[in-house]
Amino acid sequence: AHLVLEAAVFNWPDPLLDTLDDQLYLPFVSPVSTFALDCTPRDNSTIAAQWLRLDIGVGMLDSLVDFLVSPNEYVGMADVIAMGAINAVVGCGGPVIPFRGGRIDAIEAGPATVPEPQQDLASHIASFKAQGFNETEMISLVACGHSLGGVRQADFPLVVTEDVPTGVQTFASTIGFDNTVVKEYLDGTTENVLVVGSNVTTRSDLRIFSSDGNVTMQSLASPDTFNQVCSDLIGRMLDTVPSTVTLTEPIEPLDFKVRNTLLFPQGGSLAFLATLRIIDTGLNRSVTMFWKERTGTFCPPAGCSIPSFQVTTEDASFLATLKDVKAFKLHSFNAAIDLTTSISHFWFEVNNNDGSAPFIVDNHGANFTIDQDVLVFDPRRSSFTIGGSIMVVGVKDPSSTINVTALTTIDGSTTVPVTSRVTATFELDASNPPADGYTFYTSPINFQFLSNTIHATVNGTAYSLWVPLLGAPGV
Ligand code: HEM
Repeated sequence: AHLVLEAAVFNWPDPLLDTLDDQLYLPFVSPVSTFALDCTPRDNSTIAAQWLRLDIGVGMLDSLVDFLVSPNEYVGMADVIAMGAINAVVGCGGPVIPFRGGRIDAIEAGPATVPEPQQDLASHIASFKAQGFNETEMISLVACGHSLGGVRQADFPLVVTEDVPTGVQTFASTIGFDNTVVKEYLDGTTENVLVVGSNVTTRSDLRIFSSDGNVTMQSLASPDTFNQVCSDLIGRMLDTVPSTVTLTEPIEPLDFKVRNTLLFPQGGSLAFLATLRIIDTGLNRSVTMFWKERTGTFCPPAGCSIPSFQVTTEDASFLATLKDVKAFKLHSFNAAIDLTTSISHFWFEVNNNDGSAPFIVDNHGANFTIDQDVLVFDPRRSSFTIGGSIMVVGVKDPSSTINVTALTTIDGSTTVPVTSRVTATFELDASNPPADGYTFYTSPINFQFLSNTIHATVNGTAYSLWVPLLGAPGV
């Protein structure tokens, strides 16, 4: 089992943790959880090696394209790159590195701090020290990184001076994340071009590895030590952020997670869709959703309630399986809420059906709060067809002074594979007349859509609604 000292607590709604948890622990939400698995080869190296290094040439461009669809308004490319590095290491059989989120993307280039192989030992010591690593840690971190991949002749013609058939001189004879690079260095069989290359000036690994008389390299000859040290140091490397940035606690698979909530007017009531994701432990659970009114009285004192209408199983990502989570159960709800009294908050009662007492899942006592019902996304009035999708939102009690926009994160529209944001303006929806106290507004969906936050100003009050997914079970 996996010992977790302190994991990030998910207080719904939390778009950052919500997105990161999906991307880490569900297999098909983001390419970062799948592409690098099985140490898949690419460009005569591996996807994993390209993700872990990410700083020059074809490996960097291909990696950024892999990562392009994963950032949104809350999760930056820097977090995606860090998730990529963690998946790269486990994807090649290496240790699990805890993931913390919350990095802030830089909007301009920083100082050129990537160490280069022709630099001398003193420069390398200084640049690692500037990032918080001492000399022993520098040796280990370079050995950990150079477990994967190799040097590309096209990028470093002065390092790879002899022709290699593949164009890449690998650091070790195995492709996986292991300490072969250390063992081959120690026993003199290494072909690491940064150790034995004919260009003596660029033998940076040799200068670094031997800088303490091989003491550190000898300690890494134990596979367990290698994995432990690499997990710790690569984790620290990924978590090196400016002092103004606070990272989350490590994100572990959440026991209970609310997702896919949608509230919208439908035939004289409010449809409320929600799904509770529970880690599958083999129990045949039943789950009831409860809710309370926003105004007035409609529900009994214990709350209105409804059982789930479907329970489905969703596989967990490979990273989740390494944390003993094999699958999730998705308990989905489709409630008809009284239009006049509406909904203020909801919670769940879970029955394990194993003789133990049912228990409540209520956002750690805080309830799952619906903070407003004035601005809603309407998935049934929206339509999604290739080449012509439209979003429809409903606004309650509209006035003449209403303005609805969506801030949409889209994937790269420029030559650089990064995300950008566009603002869409909604217009009164001629094909959906007012109904159930809501007036409808519509806008085409940008075809590079990744996620949306809808904003509305109604009678001078601002509302916003995060719409990561345009569908949900029950739509
Ligand atoms: C003094 C420090 C370092 C120097 C001088 C150095 C130098 C290099 C060079 C010249 C390459 C070839 C890149 C290419 O051909 O595109 C390379 C590849 C690589 N480096 Fe380092 N490196 C250093 C530290 C690190 C660290 C700290 C890590 C990660 C923990 C790392 C991970 C990698 C990986 C995974 C590759 C293979 C990339 C691929 O196959 O696509 N390196 N390194």
